[in-house]
Amino acid sequence: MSNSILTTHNLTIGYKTSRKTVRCVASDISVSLQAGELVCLLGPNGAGKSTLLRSLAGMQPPIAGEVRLLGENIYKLTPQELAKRLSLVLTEKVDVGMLSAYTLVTLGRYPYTDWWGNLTPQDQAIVTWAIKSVGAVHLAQRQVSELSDGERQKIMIARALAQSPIVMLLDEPTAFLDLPRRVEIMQLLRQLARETNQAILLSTHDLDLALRLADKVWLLSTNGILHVGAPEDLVLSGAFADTFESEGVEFDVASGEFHLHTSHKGEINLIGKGIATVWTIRALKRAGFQVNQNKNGLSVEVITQSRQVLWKITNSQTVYTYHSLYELIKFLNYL
Ligand SMILES: Nc1ncnc2c1ncn2[C@@H]1O[C@H](COP(=O)(O)OP(=O)(O)OP(=O)(O)O)[C@@H](O)[C@H]1O
Repeated sequence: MSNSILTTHNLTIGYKTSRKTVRCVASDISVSLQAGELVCLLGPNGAGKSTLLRSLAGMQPPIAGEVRLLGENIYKLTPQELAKRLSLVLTEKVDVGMLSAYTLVTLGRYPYTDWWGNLTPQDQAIVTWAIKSVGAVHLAQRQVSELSDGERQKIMIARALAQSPIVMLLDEPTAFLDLPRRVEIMQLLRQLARETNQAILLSTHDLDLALRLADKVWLLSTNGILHVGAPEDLVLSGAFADTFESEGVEFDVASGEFHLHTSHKGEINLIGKGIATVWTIRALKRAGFQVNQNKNGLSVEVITQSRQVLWKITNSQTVYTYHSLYELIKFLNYL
């Protein structure tokens, strides 16, 4: 049985720039979001990630094709019906005045409350659960305006969770956060997808984290083509490298990392093992040297003695010793 929650059929997204002209951002998209999966939407700046998210959220009518939520066309659902099934978290800081974090999360219950916004004990239990689920109990009584970016993002996710949706869309939820907070938010979203069986789709520029954590990647290229697959499938097919190919940067399939193009300064024969050697290879590559073990030419030996590391360079039978990679690279650059 299919676990598809949200599906698109030949969806074309973009903007009507005048009565007769249309700016098409991506076309013929037929994809689905499955229950319990975390999907990362990746793509270069301007590829159309936000446009796609807005189109999936029912905020921007498609140019052609359709978006279906549990089989129903989302553009035919009332705003309240849509809000009971789908929640959207945007990156922009919203000015919520003097609201406490708890009160902001209660707003997630608006599709269910009466005209006065009264919360039933069940609504309150869901709000409490949502705050607990994102690990923000200690923030509940704080003013939202006084929270850090990472703390506020957790509260915005709790508000979206309080909507009890079956699909959650997030536009760059990790923007502005430091690395530990980015990892925390991504892991939290993956865990929520598993525990609540929701489909979660988030756009991000965090390629490394998406490669490590996403169940599936939607990779939108600047020519409007959407590649879909497990992160590793898209690396192996070359879609990842092609999509992010740009002057000066290339995706290294072997390491799963992006590398800067640097001018080639020569070859180094590297001798050594362990962590210090791993970081020596990185430093040498960063400086533009190709590292090999062919025993010819200039050789660098990494020597680890208790907690100290030494680098011994042998050049035409003269030996030089350095105590830091900084000094070693400086020397190599002047050779
Ligand atoms: N209101 C608009 N009218 C016309 N074109 C627009 C409008 N908003 C965005 N665009 C264009 O649509 C394309 C996709 O923009 P979008 O913001 O969806 O890209 P994105 O992948 O989210 O980019 P980024 O990573 O920089 O946030 C861009 O070329 C952009 O200039």
